[in-house]
Amino acid sequence: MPAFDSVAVIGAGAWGTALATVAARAGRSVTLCARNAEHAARIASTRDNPRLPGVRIAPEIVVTSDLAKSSRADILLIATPAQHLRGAVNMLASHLTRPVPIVACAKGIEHGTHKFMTDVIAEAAPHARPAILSGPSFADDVARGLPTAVTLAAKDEALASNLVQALGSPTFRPYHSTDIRGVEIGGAAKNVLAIAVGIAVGRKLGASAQAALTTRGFAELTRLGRALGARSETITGLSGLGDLILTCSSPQSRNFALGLALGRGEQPPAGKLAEGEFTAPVLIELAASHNVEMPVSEAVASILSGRSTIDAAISALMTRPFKAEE
Ligand SMILES: NC(=O)C1=CN([C@@H]2O[C@H](COP(=O)(O)OP(=O)(O)OC[C@H]3O[C@@H](n4cnc5c(N)ncnc54)[C@H](OP(=O)(O)O)[C@@H]3O)[C@@H](O)[C@H]2O)C=CC1
Ligand SMILES: O=C(CO)COP(=O)(O)O
Repeated sequence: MPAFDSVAVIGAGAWGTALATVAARAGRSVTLCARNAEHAARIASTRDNPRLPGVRIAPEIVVTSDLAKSSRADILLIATPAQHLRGAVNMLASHLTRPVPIVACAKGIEHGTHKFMTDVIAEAAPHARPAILSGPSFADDVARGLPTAVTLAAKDEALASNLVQALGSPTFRPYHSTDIRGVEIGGAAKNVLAIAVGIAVGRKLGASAQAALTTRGFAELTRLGRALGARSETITGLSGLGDLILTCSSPQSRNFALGLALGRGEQPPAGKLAEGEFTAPVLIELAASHNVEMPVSEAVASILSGRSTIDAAISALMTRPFKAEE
């Protein structure tokens, strides 16, 4: 296995900036690559990224918009939104000359194709070695060096383990796995479920409803995971249950905050990426194609598309036929 000395993060948003900080703390030589040259120059000179305010970007992190130069790193982390991941990897692919690990750090499912992030990487950069990093980790917490644990999966266990060694530090603890699909399902689904729980909290339905919705959300995430071959320890692990708990319990989550605003009848926060909004329609299409029932996710998709009001969706969920708990 080659030494992983250098890391490039593609996508200089909140998560890309936090991950650049993580890699620098782990002792790697780090490049943060923004798609826009002006943004890169501004971040490089101010050492501050408006997408992650209040976090000082260490001087040793090189900030650039030079994709060719960034592509020479030993590990590439892709931290764009999920629907932009293919575009970013397409642009990278022409610069790649080695089977470099490309780690998807986005949480979502591609529209149209129903593909998860590592499948998109495998298609767009066939010689790369796809991996996925996911788990309960707010960019702000991670960048500030608060203790965080995530899952990092690759098909090859040795690769997953080496990536963990390269990125882990006393404040950022990745666990390695080979269950790529299990990790991807948890990260994608929890964002949709967090919108549901945010709506319930915004509607003041009470702490009991919050717990019930989170638990039934976990039940449908588990059903989808089983249908797609995820391992149960992944679903109950950091990237599944762990991230669901985080995102369904904190207004710091942009997905939860979107739901909160909808539940209160307020305007959603402007300019904040809530991946669940984009994942909801494709998640329910994917679930339907595998005959998996995901009523909470369906309710979110119906509310977001205007097909249902919040009150009608709540009533529909509560008046489903009684059934055994599974
Ligand atoms: N924020 C968080 O706490 C966490 C986020 N994630 C996941 O990370 C992903 C990104 O989220 P986050 O960083 O928060 O989002 P942000 O909105 O903060 O940033 C997204 C960034 O991606 C950039 N971008 C978009 N398209 C491309 C492209 N084709 N090439 C290069 N860069 C591109 C944008 O550039 P520009 O500025 O030019 O628009 C922007 O800087 C999401 O899937 C999210 O679920 C995962 C864990 C934690
Ligand atoms: O994925 C995250 C935490 O693990 C970030 O959650 P939000 O995108 O909802 O802010």
